[in-house]
Amino acid sequence: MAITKSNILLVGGGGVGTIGAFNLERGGLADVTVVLRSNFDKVKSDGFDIISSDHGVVKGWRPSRIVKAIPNSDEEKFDHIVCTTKNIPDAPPTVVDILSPAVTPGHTVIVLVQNGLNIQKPFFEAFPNNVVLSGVSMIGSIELPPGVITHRDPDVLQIGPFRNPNLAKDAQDEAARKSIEIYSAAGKAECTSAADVPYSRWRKLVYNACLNSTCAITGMDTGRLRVAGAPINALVRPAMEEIRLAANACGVPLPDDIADTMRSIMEPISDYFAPSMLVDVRRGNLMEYENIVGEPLRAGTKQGVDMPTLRTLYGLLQAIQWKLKEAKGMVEVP
Ligand SMILES: NC(=O)C1=CN([C@@H]2O[C@H](COP(=O)(O)OP(=O)(O)OC[C@H]3O[C@@H](n4cnc5c(N)ncnc54)[C@H](OP(=O)(O)O)[C@@H]3O)[C@@H](O)[C@H]2O)C=CC1
Ligand SMILES: CC(C)(CO)C(=O)C(=O)O
Repeated sequence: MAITKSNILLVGGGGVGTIGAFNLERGGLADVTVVLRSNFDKVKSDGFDIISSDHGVVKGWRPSRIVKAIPNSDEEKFDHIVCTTKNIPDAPPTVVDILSPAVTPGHTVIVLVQNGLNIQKPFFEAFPNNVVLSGVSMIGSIELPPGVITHRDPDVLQIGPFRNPNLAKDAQDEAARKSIEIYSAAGKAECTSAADVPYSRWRKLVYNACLNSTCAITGMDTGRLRVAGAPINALVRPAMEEIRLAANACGVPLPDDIADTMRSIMEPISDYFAPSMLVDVRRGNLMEYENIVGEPLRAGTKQGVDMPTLRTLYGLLQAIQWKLKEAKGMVEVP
């Protein structure tokens, strides 16, 4: 029987997106179009070089179709759009602005494989009748230099619906099930269902809000923070506890020992590891600090949780982001 493939648009061919595109194509259940930006010319001429803990060494891989600009839904109908760009709402165009032209209202399933909290909200406003799925990834994958992807940690991806009250629960669950099936087809990734998306997102923030920010601010990788000791005790641990309390106050109970659990999950696979926000600062790129730190801070504070460590980290990140914007000519000094 002929297989009906899903037509997928994947936007953002960096660390996470390139492994995602490779895995999707290998699974054989999807036709994938990849939208590239700064690495378009390099990949068009030489393909991607991939060194992957799941897929091995692959030289000169070219996705079957790459494009430079977001296609228009009038010309092509996409079943899924998988977004693996960084999500930086404080520097337009926003993710919803970027993806909108390719979304067919009421049809396209939007899959946000990005860190952070509340990233679905602008999509619910713009596309109230489209299913929006959450992808929480534990992959450790980086593009350096352009077109060269080093993927170290197993591709563990949890997919589940951001619950949209406008849509039938079954339709949202079915979209998630289908996405998991397509992503699992290559037999390489560990792609599972995240029935409780707020839980999976807050749980991951215990790591990202605290370690990504402390690494980005200090310029130190996770191993160096551990060897130094003080930054873990004075910043990371208290910040993790504040995230736990904020999650609890927002109706997402995390176990008392969640900080130890997350550190023990991450440490063996991420010894001297630069989390994505540190990678961005080192490259002079903007950081995703609003969704990773600002949103949980605002949500916890609104519920009356005292979050002094997170507030200080957030203030420092605001300053660093401003400096990064100045270097890009996005803000001016009077
Ligand atoms: N890296 C990791 O191991 C993990 C990352 N994550 C999350 O996954 C998401 C992706 O991260 P990561 O892969 O590291 O990010 P990268 O910076 O490696 O890749 C993002 C890619 O998106 C491209 N992009 C940005 N805007 C556009 C646009 N308008 N059109 C086309 N392409 C665009 C960038 O192009 P350009 O080079 O031009 O900027 C870049 O190639 C983030 O939310 C991150 O927090 C989650 C778990 C692990
Ligand atoms: C730590 C990691 C790689 C999760 O796997 C991540 O989410 C990040 O670097 O932002």
